[in-house]
Amino acid sequence: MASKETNGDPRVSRNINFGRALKTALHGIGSVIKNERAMRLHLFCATVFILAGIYLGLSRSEWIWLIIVIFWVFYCEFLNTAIELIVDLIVEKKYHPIAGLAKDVGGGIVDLAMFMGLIVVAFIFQPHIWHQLGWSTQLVATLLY
Ligand SMILES: Nc1ncnc2c1ncn2[C@@H]1O[C@H](COP(=O)(O)OP(=O)(O)OP(=O)(O)O)[C@@H](O)[C@H]1O
Repeated sequence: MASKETNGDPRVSRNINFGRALKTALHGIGSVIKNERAMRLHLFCATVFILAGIYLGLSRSEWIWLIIVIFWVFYCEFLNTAIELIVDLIVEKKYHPIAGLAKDVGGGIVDLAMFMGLIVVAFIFQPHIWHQLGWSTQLVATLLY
């Protein structure tokens, strides 16, 4: 039954238990993945980095940093999507310079997170890549000479 604070509409209610809260949160996550192309790109990049990490044998602390930056970018994309939805709800798709600015700032949040993510990923993978390159050049030199 809907409470007074929801104006009597049963669709607008508090999450009465953890199970329902989880279900609504999963609905939000599914909606971002389905509707946001940028989120699918983040998921693709995260998969590539995780596979590369498995192949290169990252250390425990490197995995922790990688997981932190991956989820940090996801988190910022979710925040940006929430900002976009709330702005659209308020201005109803009509032009307003402040609505545009709010969306631009939201986009900036994601860009900054991605920039930070790329720096951390570069620090994590750089020694492993040099190591691999060292092995490959040694192998090529052995095969050639
Ligand atoms: N109501 C509006 N009033 C003014 N400018 C707007 C409005 N809606 C969007 N814009 C401008 O258009 C840009 C793109 O908005 P849109 O809602 O399409 O975001 P998006 O392309 O989905 O962004 P993202 O790629 O970050 O998800 C905004 O950054 C903003 O500059």
